[in-house]
Amino acid sequence: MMQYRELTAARLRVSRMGLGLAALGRPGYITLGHGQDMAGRYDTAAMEEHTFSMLDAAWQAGIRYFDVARSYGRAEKFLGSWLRGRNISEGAAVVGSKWGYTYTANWQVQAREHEVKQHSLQQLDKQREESNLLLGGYLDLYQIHSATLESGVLDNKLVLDRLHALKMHGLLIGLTLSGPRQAETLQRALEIRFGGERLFDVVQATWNLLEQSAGPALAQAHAAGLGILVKEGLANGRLTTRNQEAAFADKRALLQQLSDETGYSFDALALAAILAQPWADVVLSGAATPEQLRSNLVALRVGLTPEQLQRLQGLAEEPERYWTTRSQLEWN
Ligand SMILES: NC(=O)C1=CN([C@@H]2O[C@H](COP(=O)(O)OP(=O)(O)OC[C@H]3O[C@@H](n4cnc5c(N)ncnc54)[C@H](O)[C@@H]3O)[C@@H](O)[C@H]2O)C=CC1
Ligand SMILES: Cc1ncc2c(c1O)C(=O)OC2
Repeated sequence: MMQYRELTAARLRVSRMGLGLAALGRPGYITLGHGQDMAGRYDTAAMEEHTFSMLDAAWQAGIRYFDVARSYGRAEKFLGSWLRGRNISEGAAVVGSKWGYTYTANWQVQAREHEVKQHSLQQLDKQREESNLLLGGYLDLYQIHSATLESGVLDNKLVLDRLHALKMHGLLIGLTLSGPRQAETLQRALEIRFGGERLFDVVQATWNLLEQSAGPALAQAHAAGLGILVKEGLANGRLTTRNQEAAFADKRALLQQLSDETGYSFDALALAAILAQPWADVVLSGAATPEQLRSNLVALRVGLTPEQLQRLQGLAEEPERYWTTRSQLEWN
């Protein structure tokens, strides 16, 4: 059974599991075994049909949060067509998208550049218009895609003023985080205020059994009322049986032991450990096939003992190492 939560500042009811379309909207992605999951079906009609079947399965399971981005190929287009095609009312589904990256892979699995980052006012205005054309009134939340301290986006007064204006027009405003300094970036973002009120309603961050370092900052943001969306819960597939890296052998053995003990799959255990964090409002499934989605959904029924949770949380690695490995994942 799906569970639901209210995001405090956003005053929105969401399902605790959401569906992310990063692996569905374009031929190439970095998740383990993505090429195998796509099974060579890259023409746009086949990709759309596949995405629709994933969205139907998600809806059937009670999923009501959908995550896309301007840079996820045709993900916004597919999602908008599906929502309209199924006659879903604007209030019945919660949709979050992101601006800041442009998709540049030209519908190829391999590309010299897959996406180009630009956090300027011009990019915001351009992509906001594009997202609006594709998603219209379905769009609830617009996030800065991978805000970092170095990029200067959190100090860009023109961008922040525009985001505030969009917020005044009823759009929820968020940021997504990536890399070893997620916590610092979030703390900086929490300080941004207009007339005493925080700009950001929602943060989307990476937290999984291998990379837990943002946990305390996410707990703090949650206490301040922000909605917390967790991405990369399976470390892009590295927390599944697909991970054959030699360096993962010990961690794999521990997951196998817990799996034997409980009868649950690696992915259900890893996602259940996220759902067990009181600050985690929504966990995004990055499933690329209906089987993966079904398996991910089992996490909602997993009850972990405190001792099992502690053993799972022992899988954490150094953030620098985690993000170096992440940056070396191959587009496939
Ligand atoms: N804001 C940002 O910068 C980012 C946002 N995201 C969002 O988060 C969503 C989820 O992130 P992901 O990294 O895709 O999620 P994830 O870490 O859950 O990995 C999903 C992948 O794990 C593997 N997998 C899942 N279940 C499996 C099973 N039962 N057996 C074998 N393999 C299995 C598949 O390769 C699948 O594509 C994305 O779709 C996107 O919406 C993801 C990355 C960055
Ligand atoms: C830089 C980068 N690489 C991969 C991915 C994203 C990203 O921003 C994203 O949002 O979903 C997958």
